[in-house]
Amino acid sequence: MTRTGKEYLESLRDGRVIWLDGELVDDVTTHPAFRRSVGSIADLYDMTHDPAHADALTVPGPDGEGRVLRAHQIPRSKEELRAKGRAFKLWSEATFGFFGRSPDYMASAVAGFATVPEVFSAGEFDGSANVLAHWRRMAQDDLYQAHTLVNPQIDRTRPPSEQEEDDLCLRVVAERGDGIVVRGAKMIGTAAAFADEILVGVTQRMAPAEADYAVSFSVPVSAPGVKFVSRTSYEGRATSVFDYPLSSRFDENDALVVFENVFVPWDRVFAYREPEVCHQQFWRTPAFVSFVHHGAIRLWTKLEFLAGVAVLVARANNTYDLPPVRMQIGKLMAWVNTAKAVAVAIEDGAEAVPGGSGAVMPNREMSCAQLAIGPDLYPKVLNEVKLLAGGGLIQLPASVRDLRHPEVSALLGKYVRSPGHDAEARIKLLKLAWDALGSEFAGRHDQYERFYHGSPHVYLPALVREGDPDAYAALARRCLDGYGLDDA
Ligand SMILES: Cc1cc2nc3c(=O)[nH]c(=O)nc-3n(C[C@H](O)[C@H](O)[C@H](O)COP(=O)(O)OP(=O)(O)OC[C@H]3O[C@@H](n4cnc5c(N)ncnc54)[C@H](O)[C@@H]3O)c2cc1C
Repeated sequence: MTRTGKEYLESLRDGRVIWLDGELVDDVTTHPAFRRSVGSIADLYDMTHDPAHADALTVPGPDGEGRVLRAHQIPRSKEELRAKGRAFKLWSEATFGFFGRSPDYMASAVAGFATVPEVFSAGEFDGSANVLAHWRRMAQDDLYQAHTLVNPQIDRTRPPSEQEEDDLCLRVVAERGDGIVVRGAKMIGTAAAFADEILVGVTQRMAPAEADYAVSFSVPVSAPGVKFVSRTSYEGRATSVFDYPLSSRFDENDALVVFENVFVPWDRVFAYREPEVCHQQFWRTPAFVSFVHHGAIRLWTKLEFLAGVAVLVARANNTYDLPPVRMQIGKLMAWVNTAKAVAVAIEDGAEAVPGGSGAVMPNREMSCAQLAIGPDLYPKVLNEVKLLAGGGLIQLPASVRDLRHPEVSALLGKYVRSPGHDAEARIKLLKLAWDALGSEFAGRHDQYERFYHGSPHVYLPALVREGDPDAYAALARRCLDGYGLDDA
């Protein structure tokens, strides 16, 4: 059975080490920097028990027992892949697209690993049985998996072993009879502070000499030696839900992840001292395209939300019926539908997973297109909504306390209103818009959409690799071949 929100919250009180503002956080479920956002995730778990959503969000477990989150399912048909997409959409709508790393994100990727476990037995270490057992355990125990794959930036021109110190990037420092010991850091673990386990890996292609850094495993977030240094909490800074309705409730947290001599038992190791397996773990299994499938549906939902904010703001400003504003809204809707079209194409072009297992996966070429289109669309949408909203986003009172004060609220009532909107309704709407467009939370989302699937110099060449550029060249060549010097 999936967990309830209450069970999920209880599981987080496990001594995890999270540093914030120079202090240790003793309980994320009650700390003012995290409690509401964690509560939003608890609400997602509760949705799996709501009869209105249970069938869409859950499926029978890997061995036919109980019901588990649908994201853990290995789809065997296009219809099952689409059903997974509908489950992603439900949770995305519940969080308005602002939880990139909700529990279904990694659940789907781990199912991707389990679809082609033989990728993990390609080297000297055989992690295939561990991967399958991990997938079953995550599904059956309904565990929330975060991940951290990217080495700290430090010096991007040098491989991990040539950085100023040997263990700046996470590496294996000892091998024992019962497991391995790792030390070093990974750059960002989003939502790790709210998860049960963290999967560590590496996407960067590395030379055989980098073997110590080529490891993939999963440990509990509370494993001894695992430490998180959280970025600023936007929830913590939010003065109230009314003032920052998104920051205060949907701040999924990002943190530097440090491993200080962390012990990893062998049965939690998936790839060990194998640079090629670490790379193929994402590209020769459906793991990476499963990330993208989730990301595409969440982005589509987030753009629907932003377009909805634009419509409400234009109506509140009484500009909605002006022809140029209609054009702006039309442009926004075209971008929403571009995001939708990519999400639909990812599912519609479902491909058989190589190897004859009968499983299907999201379309690879369309997934690569999503990597390029998402970071391009998001800033455009933000810009257009800002252009529609004008200075009203800035004219807002500092906080809800102004609305409660009789003298200030009288001033606001007179000067911050519009036809059909009293000051409270208008301020409420524009504060939501500002939180989505201009707050620190909004800035983080702008950066997230650009980089959460990697850097452009990595994902754009993938389009060339997964696509068929020769087919385009052949079409252009056919045109060239159809005329010559003698054609007047
Ligand atoms: C909000 C947010 C949340 C994230 N959450 C997670 C998470 O949960 N788990 C996780 O594993 N990762 C996460 N990431 C990290 C993300 O995966 C990395 O940021 C991403 O892979 C890009 O790497 P980078 O930031 O080191 O950028 P870099 O690789 O350093 O690239 C930055 C820029 O430097 C230039 N550059 C660098 N190297 C080269 C090169 N070789 N050739 C050409 N140009 C180059 C380019 O201009 C590039 O755009 C998150 C990132 C963000 C922003």
